[in-house]
Amino acid sequence: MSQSLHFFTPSSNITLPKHHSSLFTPSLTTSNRRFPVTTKHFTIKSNASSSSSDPKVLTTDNGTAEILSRVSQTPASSTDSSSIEVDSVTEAELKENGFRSTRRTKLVCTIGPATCGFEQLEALAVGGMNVARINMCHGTREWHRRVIERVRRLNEEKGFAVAIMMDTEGSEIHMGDLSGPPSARAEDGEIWTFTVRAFDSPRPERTITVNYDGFAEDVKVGDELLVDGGMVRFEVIEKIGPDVKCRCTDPGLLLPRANLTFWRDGSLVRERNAMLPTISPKDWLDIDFGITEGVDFIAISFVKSAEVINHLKSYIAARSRDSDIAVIAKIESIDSLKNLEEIILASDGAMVARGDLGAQIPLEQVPSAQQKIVQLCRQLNKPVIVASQLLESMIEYPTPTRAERADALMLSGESAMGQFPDKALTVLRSVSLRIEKWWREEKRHEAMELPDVGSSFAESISEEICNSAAKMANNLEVDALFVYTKTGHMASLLSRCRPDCPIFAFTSTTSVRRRLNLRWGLIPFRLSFSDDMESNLNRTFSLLKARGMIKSGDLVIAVSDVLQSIQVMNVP
Ligand SMILES: Nc1ncnc2c1ncn2[C@@H]1O[C@H](COP(=O)(O)OP(=O)(O)OP(=O)(O)O)[C@@H](O)[C@H]1O
Ligand SMILES: CC(=O)C(=O)O
Ligand SMILES: [K+]
Ligand SMILES: [Mg+2]
Repeated sequence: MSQSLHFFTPSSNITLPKHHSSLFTPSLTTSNRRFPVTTKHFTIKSNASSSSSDPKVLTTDNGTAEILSRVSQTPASSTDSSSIEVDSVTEAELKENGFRSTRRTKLVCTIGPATCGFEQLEALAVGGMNVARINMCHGTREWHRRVIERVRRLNEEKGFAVAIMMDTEGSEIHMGDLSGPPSARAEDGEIWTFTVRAFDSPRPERTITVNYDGFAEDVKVGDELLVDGGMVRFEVIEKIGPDVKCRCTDPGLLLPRANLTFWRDGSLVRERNAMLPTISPKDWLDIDFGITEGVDFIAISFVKSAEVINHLKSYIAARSRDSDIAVIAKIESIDSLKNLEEIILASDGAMVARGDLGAQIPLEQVPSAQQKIVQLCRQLNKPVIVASQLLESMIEYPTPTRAERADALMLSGESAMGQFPDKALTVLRSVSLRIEKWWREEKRHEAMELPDVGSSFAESISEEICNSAAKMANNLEVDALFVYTKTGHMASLLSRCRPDCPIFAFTSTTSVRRRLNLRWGLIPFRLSFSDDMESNLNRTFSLLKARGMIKSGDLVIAVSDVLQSIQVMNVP
């Protein structure tokens, strides 16, 4: 069985199968449509079949049979199975457990001292890491360069497609390094000194440096000082020049470069702080480094408005060869919540950075803020990552995050410096699988409104095709959705629908493939393909069958952005 619908952009002929036109009534009556559509029997023209030199014209019902017979005749041995690239872990997972059990939620791991070695990175990749995050708050550029180089080597040598995300330091107030020890413990009642002095020689005991020159000026005696959003608390008891003496009121671990916020009468103090630029001079140098190294994502800390995102995007466009670095806005401040929609619209994705967000808004408001951000991102078709305190929240909830089907979950300290990075990843992966299965079994297809995001009629067609294809995939219980996509856009539109089956996304560009790694439910493949969908499908079937990733009889829906179309077929 194979049935096919094709949509052509306004400049092309529109040919639709009669018996399926009703499915697409919404797209054909959209208000921005300015030309007539004639509905007639559809036509597939094929001239790219390597086994046949004469172009064949096939028509609806019997045409279907003909495509299938031809596909089944294509010998698997005639194609080179190495000409399709897919993540080796996903491939093994698909072969062993089938389509349904592949994980849809993507996993981001922060790389630190616990995971920066080649074998450690490989263990994370085997454990399901899709994106490696390096945090420019910590470590030297040389250290980060070596991590990037190892991840790239891992991809080349071992067949992974781990993407790299660089996270800027931002210019919020934070502690300096601890001059030696990896961490320090502050006990109840102890007096610690926070200072903006620079020390050449060993600094006095219980002394913490602060990166913000205005610090001593801005705080007042009686203020509460929160380290990392409340992991440790102090009360300001005395100011002596550049030194601020504080008494520990809530003990805990002080980590290098921990974030500092100060509170007065129950509110966050942020007058001066708000004047600090989102992207500091050091951040710009780090961004230059990221562009040179060709990272896949740059995550911007403490974004306050869309303006900074637009500025960065044009900066990248002017400097990066293919300007294919995606900019992720980290939502972790009150200002970012205020300007949420414009920030997300300007960005290529967002991160709910719950560590700092929880330090800026009351902790009990974090879950609702998170839900709002995740929903908005889905509506605007931007990938969204939920970060920080994932495993901690499992103490109370069976799901680590209640992340409302975010695209990706992120490990921070657990993978950067924890003792059990692989275990943390395993827990996150199995919880993701369990919650995804539960969603499917409960048939919890969200009734979420997915508004039109496209600005042109062609884009609206793509959206309607993807919405319909995802719905069809659920109703027909197909095994997989296939999408042939040049820029990744069409794949993202399918991912946004969160269909029950996995989405095989075929793209010819390596960097697009790596970027798609952040999107929910997508299995990105690198494959060069032509404008001829029939030959694309023939080739894909042969290649995937040769690799044991699909088998005859599997039911597939294929969509493509080269020839806006939906096709339903069994693998021959
Ligand atoms: N490259 C690194 N070198 C050393 N330690 C690191 C590195 N990256 C992360 N860490 C450690 O892991 C902890 C958690 O990492 P994470 O990236 O979540 O940073 P963070 O300091 O909490 O800040 P942010 O708000 O930017 O995420 C850090 O506090 C730090 O102690
Ligand atoms: C990830 C991050 O920056 C945060 O949670 O604050
Ligand atoms: K950061
Ligand atoms: Mg943060």
